[in-house]
Amino acid sequence: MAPGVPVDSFSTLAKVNGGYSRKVFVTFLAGYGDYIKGVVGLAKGLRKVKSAYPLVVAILPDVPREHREIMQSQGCIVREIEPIYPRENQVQFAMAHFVINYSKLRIWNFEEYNKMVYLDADIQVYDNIDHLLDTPNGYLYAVMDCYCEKVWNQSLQYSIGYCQQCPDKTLRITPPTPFAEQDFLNMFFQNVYKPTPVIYNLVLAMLWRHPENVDINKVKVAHYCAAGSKPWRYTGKEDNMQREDIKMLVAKWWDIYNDASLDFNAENPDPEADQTAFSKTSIMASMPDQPEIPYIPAPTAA
Ligand SMILES: O=c1ccn([C@@H]2O[C@H](COP(=O)(O)OP(=O)(O)O)[C@@H](O)[C@H]2O)c(=O)[nH]1
Ligand SMILES: OC[C@H]1O[C@H](O[C@@H]2[C@@H](O)[C@H](O)[C@@H](O)[C@H](O)[C@@H]2O)[C@H](O)[C@@H](O)[C@H]1O
Ligand SMILES: [Mn+2]
Repeated sequence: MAPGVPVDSFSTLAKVNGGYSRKVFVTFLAGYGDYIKGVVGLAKGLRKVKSAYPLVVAILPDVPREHREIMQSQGCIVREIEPIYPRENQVQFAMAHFVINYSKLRIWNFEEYNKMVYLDADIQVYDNIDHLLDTPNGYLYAVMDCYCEKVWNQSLQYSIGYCQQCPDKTLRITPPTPFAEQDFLNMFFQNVYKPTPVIYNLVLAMLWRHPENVDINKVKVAHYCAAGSKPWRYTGKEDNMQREDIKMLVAKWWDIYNDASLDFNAENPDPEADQTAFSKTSIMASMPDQPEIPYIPAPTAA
């Protein structure tokens, strides 16, 4: 997504499994709370599915040193970014913490990478998604959202029952919603946006809001953003926590987080991962046609 990379910038490129990667996964971390667990879980999840590409963590200055060290010891590339603050009093966000999400836009400054897949820290990967880094250039790919949960109730879309998952209901205009940088991205990239299937970012409320659109066995990326689904906040007592699907997915997340065999080991990198990295860079570079990523035609309102 970043513009062309000068050839002499190779010294700053991510070193991965003995090669250099200009393709990376990126996540975001702010503060000193439990989201560090999310980043560690994600780093381990990417290792479990044998991803060939590194995980870069864009961090705000308030992330403490111990957390930076934990991420580095898990093989992450830690990059501090400058916060972006929206202008005061512009909009009331659906959740107060959304305000920090504007800082994610700094990842467009990571010009040493020529393609990035952004994943929230509350995301887990259950299948290899490296092919998302082989999509044709010039587009912004993202999964369409679901607007049905209570957190959307201040938006005009919610008031008329519009959701991106219901293609039969259409909008003539898309007013800004209280979803911070997501609104900005929707507007800024509207002409180059290509929606990808929900298996690449299953917001968990989809399980009860649009079950007909979800085949849980095909899901590659689960996004623990529904109320009651954050694994590190799970008490079993709040909304949705007694749902069997949420219990199962939270348990699956902890299995990965607690699996010591998935810890990064700099002295002993996984030989299989090594091979994948090399074959990927050499084979992909010489392929005339990019493998096709299934994507769905853009809706009238993205
Ligand atoms: O205290 C916080 C809150 C949020 N985040 C980051 O901001 C993202 C968006 O927040 P969250 O995932 O909680 O929002 P949701 O997807 O649940 O709306 C998280 O995934 C993290 O990457 C963070 O690092 N620390
Ligand atoms: O700042 C805006 C935020 O927007 C998104 O939030 C989710 C979440 O709020 C759910 O509760 C909703 O139901 C869902 O639709 C919505 O997409 C991103 O996951 C988050 O990282 C951040 O960008
Ligand atoms: Mn999230």
